Amino acid sequence: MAQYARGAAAVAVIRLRNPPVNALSWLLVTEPLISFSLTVLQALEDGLKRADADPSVKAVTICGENGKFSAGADIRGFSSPRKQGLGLGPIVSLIERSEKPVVAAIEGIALGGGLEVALGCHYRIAHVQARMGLPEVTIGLLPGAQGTQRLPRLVGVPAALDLITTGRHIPATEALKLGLVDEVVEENTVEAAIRLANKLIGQPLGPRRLSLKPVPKLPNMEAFLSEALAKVKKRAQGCLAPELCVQAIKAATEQPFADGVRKEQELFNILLTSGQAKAMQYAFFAERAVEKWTTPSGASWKSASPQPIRKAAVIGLGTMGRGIVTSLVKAKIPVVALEQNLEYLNMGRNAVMLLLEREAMKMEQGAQALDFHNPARLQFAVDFDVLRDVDLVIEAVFENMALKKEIFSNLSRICKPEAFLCTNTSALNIDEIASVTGRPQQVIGMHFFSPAHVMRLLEIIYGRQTSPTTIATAMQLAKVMKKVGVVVGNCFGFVGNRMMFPYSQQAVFLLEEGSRPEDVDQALEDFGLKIGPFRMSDLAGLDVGWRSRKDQGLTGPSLAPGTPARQRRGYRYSPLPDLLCEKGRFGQKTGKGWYEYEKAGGRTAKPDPWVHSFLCEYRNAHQIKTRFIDQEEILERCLYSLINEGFDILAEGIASGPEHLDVVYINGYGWPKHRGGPMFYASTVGLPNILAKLQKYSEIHPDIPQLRPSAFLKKLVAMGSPLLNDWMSHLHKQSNKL
Ligand SMILES: CC(C)(COP(=O)(O)OP(=O)(O)OC[C@H]1O[C@@H](n2cnc3c(N)ncnc32)[C@H](O)[C@@H]1OP(=O)(O)O)[C@@H](O)C(=O)NCCC(=O)NCCSC(=O)CC(=O)CCCCCCCCCCCCC(=O)O
Ligand SMILES: NC(=O)C1=CN([C@@H]2O[C@H](COP(=O)(O)OP(=O)(O)OC[C@H]3O[C@@H](n4cnc5c(N)ncnc54)[C@H](O)[C@@H]3O)[C@@H](O)[C@H]2O)C=CC1
Repeated sequence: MAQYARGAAAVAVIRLRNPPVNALSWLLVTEPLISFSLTVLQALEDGLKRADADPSVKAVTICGENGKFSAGADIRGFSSPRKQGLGLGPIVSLIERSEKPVVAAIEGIALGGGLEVALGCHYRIAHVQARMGLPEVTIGLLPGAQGTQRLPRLVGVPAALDLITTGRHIPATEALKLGLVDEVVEENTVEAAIRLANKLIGQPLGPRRLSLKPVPKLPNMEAFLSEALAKVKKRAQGCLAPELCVQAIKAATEQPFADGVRKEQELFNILLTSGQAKAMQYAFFAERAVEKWTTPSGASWKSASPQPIRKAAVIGLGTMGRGIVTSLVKAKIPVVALEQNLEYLNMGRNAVMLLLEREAMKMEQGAQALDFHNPARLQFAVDFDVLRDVDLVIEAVFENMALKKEIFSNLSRICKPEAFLCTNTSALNIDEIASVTGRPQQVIGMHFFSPAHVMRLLEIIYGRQTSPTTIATAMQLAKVMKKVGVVVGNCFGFVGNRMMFPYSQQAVFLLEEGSRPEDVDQALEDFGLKIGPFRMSDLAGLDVGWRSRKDQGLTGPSLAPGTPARQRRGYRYSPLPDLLCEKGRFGQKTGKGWYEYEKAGGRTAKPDPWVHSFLCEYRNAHQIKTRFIDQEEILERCLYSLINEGFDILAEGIASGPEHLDVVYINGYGWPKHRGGPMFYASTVGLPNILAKLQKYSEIHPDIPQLRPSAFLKKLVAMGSPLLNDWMSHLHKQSNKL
């Protein structure tokens, strides 16, 4: 609701109140101390009307409870049935039309509909620590309460386009430079706003009503907007909202305010009913849901307390270690970085310094804020003795069990007893690594994604003996590093890489059957994935998987003589990636892989005629009949096999819900957020459809076990395909149809 009070003699104060973020709910909010329920919007409207009707009130201040203006519309409300009556746009108009000056006192956050309310006010004062933005685009919408029409009138088209199409939050100081706020204060913002409101009494308000102002002209507006549209579409990869945001702003430049508002509503409704908004709002809540972790043994975020990490260490400064060090320094945690010898240490140090210099350049106070030249903040060493006083170690050495065990055994001996020992392994067994330490309860997997200082995902893998405190500490550290921690169980490849395996495997099988790498990549990139499997493999390096397959005895000298080329352990196997590696084609690093590049280390993938003829020869040699494979089959085989593995992961209790898998895929594997993650996507395709397709492909390819439908998927279908939220409650229920 909103509380109405008198701030000073002639100023009414309307305080938005709906904890925790003062969302502008059109759902009923029940106040514990009063006997009726009121929506926040209704209460805001009532407050405005009351101020208007009271002749002793000469001005109004709008603020939010608990130091937060408002996080905007209540996102949960978008998926609930439409309530007739109040909308936010008409209330913003009501504020603007007021004959009494209205001042917004912005503390904490003014986001989305919250900022639109402030844009309706005649003046805006912000606290220096406040943040503002129109993040609707990130939840598949556009600012639908006249924000696309008012903001360009206030800050001009280029700034409005930037804010509305990226959804970024800006600090008060930037808002002041843009003219979004009139004043930034360090003192009590509400008191400052009341003082200003008092001064404004009797002054003309016409020039302060944004709907009456023209949009500032640009000499080349049309060309500017078409260029912006092209850029935004390219970046959006199939997500509709950014494009419609541009269209709404374009309407502001071409039409009178009222017509622009009608266009905004029309575009908003398209987005609201597009399905993409639902997926993106699911993703918003999924990210918050995974913070509330639980494990099958009953440990949970509620009862476990994280330990403070005052100093950390990273071992191994290769591809991953250097990014991890950078993330810790950015999080202002003092770090010790270790390598195996001075030569590697110098290489690692140079790489880390380069990354930090680049990060500092992006920051307002730059290098000064990070202070990474200070040895108390960042120290490099080769001697493990420096680890005696650290609170947590992250190991990022080669993916080799024997080496990791040697390191953990040393760590267990050298580090103080309460220190946490973490491994960045991408697939190895956490319990086996923990077994060589005297403190398995303090051993945990912290699986970063490359590049580690950029990617938001952090898979946090608990072993059999990992304590709840260790999990809580790793989760807290993820948060401090501004990463999304997802707690998962211990199995080969954990969640992300385990689901990736059948997907990549299908991609290669499709090449055997007739596709080209660029066909498969294109289909998946058109679906919205940031990068297709072959471009990804070239980027990561084909040698990484090759080494792992050799370690598993699937290829290389340990393969038993006489093993059929396309079969391992009785199932289908494709030696194609191994054959490429044998020819030295490791991807971008060697200038050749599934594609060819301009040079070793080049980035531009070009379809390679050599690969095409190599594939033809391979098919001929193995008497595989080439056929045309359409986009539909490429998508179904790659994506449904990945989803199928996801159902097995859920059934085994490796992840505690489908939203965990979805958060992993959106934040670590470039899955398009507007499709909500693989498990959400499965729920939109319909579980019976996924099951039917898997059954079909599995009948055609009985030698590929990954296409055999998961028992859990079958069970859910037999139970009538419950909603995604209910899947886990059916895990242990008996189905009489099975
Ligand atoms: C605000 C944050 C920056 C805070 O971050 P942090 O401190 O890290 O805390 P969190 O864990 O993220 O959040 C805490 C807690 O709050 C929940 N929450 C946060 N924001 C919202 C929200 N906007 N709505 C609901 N709940 C919210 C969050 O889930 C947490 O709770 P938990 O999940 O239980 O743990 C950060 O949270 C953030 O960035 N929030 C999102 C901000 C945002 O995206 N705002 C934009 C909202 S959309 C909007 O404003 C749209 C508009 O422009 C107005 C549209 C006008 C509508 C016109 C037509 C509508 C037609 C459809 C309906 C018809 C009904 C009618 O007729 O009226
Ligand atoms: N490269 C990637 O994309 C990802 C890798 N990982 C995992 O991260 C770990 C590291 O991988 P990368 O960084 O790619 O490897 P890398 O080969 O780039 O770097 C490993 C580093 O460890 C150092 N090292 C080896 N033995 C050491 C010792 N005894 N003491 C100190 N340092 C030592 C090496 O000198 C080297 O610099 C592996 O477990 C890998 O599986 C996890 C996620 C992604």
